[in-house]
Parts: sequence; structure tokens; C-alpha cells
Amino acid sequence: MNLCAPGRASSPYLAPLHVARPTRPNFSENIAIEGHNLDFSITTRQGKLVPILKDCSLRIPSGQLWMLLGPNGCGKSTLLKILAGLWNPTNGTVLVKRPKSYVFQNPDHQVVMPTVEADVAFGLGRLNLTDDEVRLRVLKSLDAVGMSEYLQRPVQTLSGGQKQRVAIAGALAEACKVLLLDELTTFLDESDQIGVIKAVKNLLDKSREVTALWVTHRLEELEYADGAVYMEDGRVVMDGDAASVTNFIKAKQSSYIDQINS
Ligand SMILES: Nc1ncnc2c1ncn2[C@@H]1O[C@H](COP(=O)(O)OP(=O)(O)OP(=O)(O)O)[C@@H](O)[C@H]1O
Repeated sequence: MNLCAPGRASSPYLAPLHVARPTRPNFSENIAIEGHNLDFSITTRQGKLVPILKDCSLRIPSGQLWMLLGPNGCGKSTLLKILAGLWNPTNGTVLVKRPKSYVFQNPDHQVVMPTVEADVAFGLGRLNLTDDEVRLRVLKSLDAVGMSEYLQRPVQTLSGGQKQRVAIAGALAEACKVLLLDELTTFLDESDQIGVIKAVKNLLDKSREVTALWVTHRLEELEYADGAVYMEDGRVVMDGDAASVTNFIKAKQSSYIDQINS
């Protein structure tokens, strides 16, 4: 199911202080996801202002798989939800190609229809397609994530990784140009993790039109990425090709270990 479809936006537990509504500039050429100078703050029940994102900017080229990394609590999921349009930034501008889809960390929050076929077809109901067109889109999308043999399977019989792929197929069936994937591998065992990430990589390689931003903690997943954004304490501190970001993070980790040992 596509959680970015109209009427599905949700709110954070605590509301942002205020919502900026800037005029929308045009996309830069060949860029699918852009954020400029994004701030996001919340006010606590005690009325205290807490900044979560601080002047975050990023640009992700069309057709690429990028990772969003950083320590726990640095703001990755918040930034992803703002890019998805589920939350509004306090300040700054977001430009993301449409249709776009946000895929949840826990597939049980997203894959809810009785069968695989029904779940992938769910979002197509509002598009005024014939039954044959719906079936074709469902089959093509399941094929793209390596799940075409599971058409009639009850969703409760699927593994976590298979449910994630069904959720991604739902987004593809709606012709999503941008996939925003929130720590999909958190609940998966190792073989499911690699299965999901390879499915995403394969579909990007095949389509060239879909762009994906993947939130993760796992440095080893960077080997599948074209590029990455690394965050700390609500800020983007490094972005670029996957090898440069990997080296940057490894250098940080080894200097941290040196400090502990000294
Ligand atoms: N509604 C909220 N109320 C209070 N604090 C919040 C709220 N939403 C997010 N935060 C705080 O904002 C910070 C960023 O959270 P976020 O979930 O974006 O981080 P993250 O990098 O995705 O973390 P993780 O890797 O642990 O999933 C955290 O310190 C979190 O506690």
C-alpha cells in the first residue's frame, strides 16, 4: 500500500512549532529528491522547543539507490518522513518526484490485505483501471521484486522480507518514481535483509526511472548503494558517492576506537 497517497498523511506525536509554506522552485535536472535547509522542531508538553533537524540539505540523482545513515536518534526517520510529505518541515524546501511512496520499517504496518494480489492491487482502486490492467500491473510489480509466484498467497504466511517486497511491489504498481524506505531490514534475518536490498537494487537497475532512499544502520548495506548521506545530531555532515561516505564513516569509527584505547 502507498502511504504517501492523498489522504494518508499522518502527524507526529508532538506538532511542529509552525509550518513554513515556501513557493516551490523547479527541480534541478536529473534530481529526484531534494531538500534545502530543512529544519524541524517540536515543542514538548512542557512548552520547550526541541530542534530535531538543523539546516539539512541533500540532492539525490534520478535512478539511483542512496542510503541515509547515522547514529541512533540523529534524525534519519524524521528527515525521511519530511521527504515523504508525511510531516512538514519547520523551515526549508522539499522537492520529491511523484508519485512517491514511503515504506515502513515494520511490514505488518503496511501489508494488510488478505492475499498478496489484493495487497499489491489495493492502491490501484482509485485509478479507474480495467481488471486486466490491474492484474497486469500487479504481476509486473511482483515480478520486479521477485515475488510473482506468490500472487495468491495469504499475506500472513509470508516472511518479513517477503512482506517488505510485497510493500515495495504495491508502490511500483502505482508507478512510484521515488521509494522512501525506512530501515526495512531492522526486523529481518540476514538472508531476508540481503533479499530485500537486492530486490530494490535489481528493480532500479532494470527501470532506471525509480529512485530509492534507504535508511539504515548497517554500513555493509552501503556496498549496494550509489551514494549516501551521513547524519549526526540532526545535521547532514557528509554526502556523496558510497565509497567516499564509507571511508568517512570508517575513519570516524577508527578514531573513536583510538580515543577509547588511549
Ligand atoms: N514526536 C517526538 N517527540 C519527541 N522527540 C522526538 C519525536 N520524534 C522524534 N523525536 C526525537 O528526534 C530525534 C530523531 O529521531 P529519529 O527517529 O528521526 O532518529 P533516527 O536517526 O531515525 O533514530 P534511529 O536510528 O534510532 O531509528 C530523536 O532524538 C527522537 O527522540
